[in-house]
Amino acid sequence: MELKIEHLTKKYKDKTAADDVNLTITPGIWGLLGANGAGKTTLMRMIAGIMRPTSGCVKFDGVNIESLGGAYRDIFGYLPQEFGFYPEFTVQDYLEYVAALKGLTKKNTRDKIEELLTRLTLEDVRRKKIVKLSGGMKRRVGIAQALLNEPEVLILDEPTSGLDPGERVRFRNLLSEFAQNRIVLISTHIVPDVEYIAFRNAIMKDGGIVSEGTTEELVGIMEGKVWSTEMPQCDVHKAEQKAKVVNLRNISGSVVFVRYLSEEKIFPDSIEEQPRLEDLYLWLFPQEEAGKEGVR
Ligand SMILES: Nc1ncnc2c1ncn2[C@@H]1O[C@H](COP(=O)(O)OP(=O)(O)OP(=O)(O)O)[C@@H](O)[C@H]1O
Repeated sequence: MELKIEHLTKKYKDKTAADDVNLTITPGIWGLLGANGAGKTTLMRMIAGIMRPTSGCVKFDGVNIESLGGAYRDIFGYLPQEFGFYPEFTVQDYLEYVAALKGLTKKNTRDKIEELLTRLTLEDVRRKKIVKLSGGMKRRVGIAQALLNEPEVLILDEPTSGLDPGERVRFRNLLSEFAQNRIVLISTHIVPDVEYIAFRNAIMKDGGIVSEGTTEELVGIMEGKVWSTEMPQCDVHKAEQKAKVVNLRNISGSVVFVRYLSEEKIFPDSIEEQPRLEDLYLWLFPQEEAGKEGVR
């Protein structure tokens, strides 16, 4: 099974949101990383077949998805970033409604809804109206509807926004089990959400894929570029002007632990650190805010 994205381009009036994207997506969990506005949603909507590209195409096992029509929708699950619920529906009614649209049998519907309500810890709110749910619960209902037909291709646009840390972990575990022999593409700018579960990642910037590879391969790009040192708090501002500081932590009194990215060691006594996927992300998107704990 494979999804092949060939020369995919989307132009909105004066903005090219996806610019000649080429990518071959094979079974497993893929992370699609990129800052806000990089073009992830545009790319995912074209892969989902709900937005026509300006040029280029998406092929599922060699066939253009435009000619697959309904057959593609049958094997597809999609959680859009902006999810249009029916707020007056209860969770149960809504899932039954989506199951009917997806053509599930009554027996399958019952079993699948029970399983997903349990897996996504939604049993207690099954009779609640969606309008009354918290943001995280709504997100979980969105994830449940995308999984109802056990899709072979699952596209999730920012699935973890609004989830608390416990929900994030449960969600990651659920997806890891689900992804056996399926294509799962997750877009996010929250790197740790894909770092532990994605077997490959594509990083998008300004409408194009700037890096692609296994998590280990991508992390390898940062080998020799991640450093840490300790310095007086009053020197931090100067340090930030010299290097991309990705983590600051108060150690004691006025001493601060500083983790930074640089082609070479900048501050004396720096030691080389083990890189993480987030380091590459922050290297490619230096304007993004990094973790600064307990300082300022
Ligand atoms: N309908 C539209 N008309 C004009 N420009 C658009 C439209 N939709 C998106 N864009 C622009 O295209 C670019 C890519 O947007 P897109 O939503 O695909 O990015 P993204 O990576 O998903 O960002 P985010 O994480 O903020 O959703 C942005 O500059 C955005 O402003």
